Amino acid sequence: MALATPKKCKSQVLKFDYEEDVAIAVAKYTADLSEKYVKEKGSFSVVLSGGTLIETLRKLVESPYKDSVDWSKWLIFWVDERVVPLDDDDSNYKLAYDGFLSKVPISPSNIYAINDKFSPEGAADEYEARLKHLVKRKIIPISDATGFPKFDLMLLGMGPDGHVASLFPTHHQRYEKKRWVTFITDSPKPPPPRITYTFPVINSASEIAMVVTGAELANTVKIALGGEPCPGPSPLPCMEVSPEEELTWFLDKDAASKL
Ligand SMILES: O=C1O[C@H](COP(=O)(O)O)[C@@H](O)[C@H](O)[C@H]1O
Repeated sequence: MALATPKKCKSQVLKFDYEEDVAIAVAKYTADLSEKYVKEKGSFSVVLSGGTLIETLRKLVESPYKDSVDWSKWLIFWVDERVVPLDDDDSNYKLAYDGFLSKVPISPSNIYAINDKFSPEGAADEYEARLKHLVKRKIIPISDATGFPKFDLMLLGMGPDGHVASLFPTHHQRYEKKRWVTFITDSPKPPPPRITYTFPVINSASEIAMVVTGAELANTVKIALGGEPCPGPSPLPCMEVSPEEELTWFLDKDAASKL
């Protein structure tokens, strides 16, 4: 299926020697954006992914940020979630809770985990309905440009196949144009049942950080950023990420080794 050419956003690629340096830089970047958005609009909406991202966020829950960030203004969402109980080891909520959320004073009422009692389809519908309610209450704004909800920051990882969120290269969810949240029951990466934000919502975010570390992602980074031809007929999902303000890639030297 042909894809519309994604709009070109402002973007930068930041390369660091070690994963530790990426963790330090991501913490400062996130804390700086928190200060900016809290000053401008009184809150800071952050959309998390699962995977290695949460470990890379570890410096944000240390000094100086642990005490200087205004956590009371944070709203937390998930760009994708595995449809498993929230206390299951496969849950992105559990991963984020154990590694990040349990260490900072974000109000539980500002943490928007999925409802784990539903089927994948039901969980996607329920999460989308909850987002629509937040938009109605003006807690999350709508993008003037797209008509989709506009989150302040999305922190994304990617897989070696180029997937972001739970939008996989050969699965139709990546082409969804109307839904805010959709579901997948046959994710090629386990566990199979998941829900995920769609590209219209991802690309309506103000800022997106692609946080990518490790040599196993070097080929994919080269395809996404280095002009290497794509292996298939369509761009990889990671190449479709294009937020409204700025896209920032954070790479360690292993991930950047083929650029
Ligand atoms: O399954 C998932 O994979 C991606 C990438 O994870 P990583 O471990 O390669 O960083 C992640 O961004 C997504 O949230 C997660 O559900």
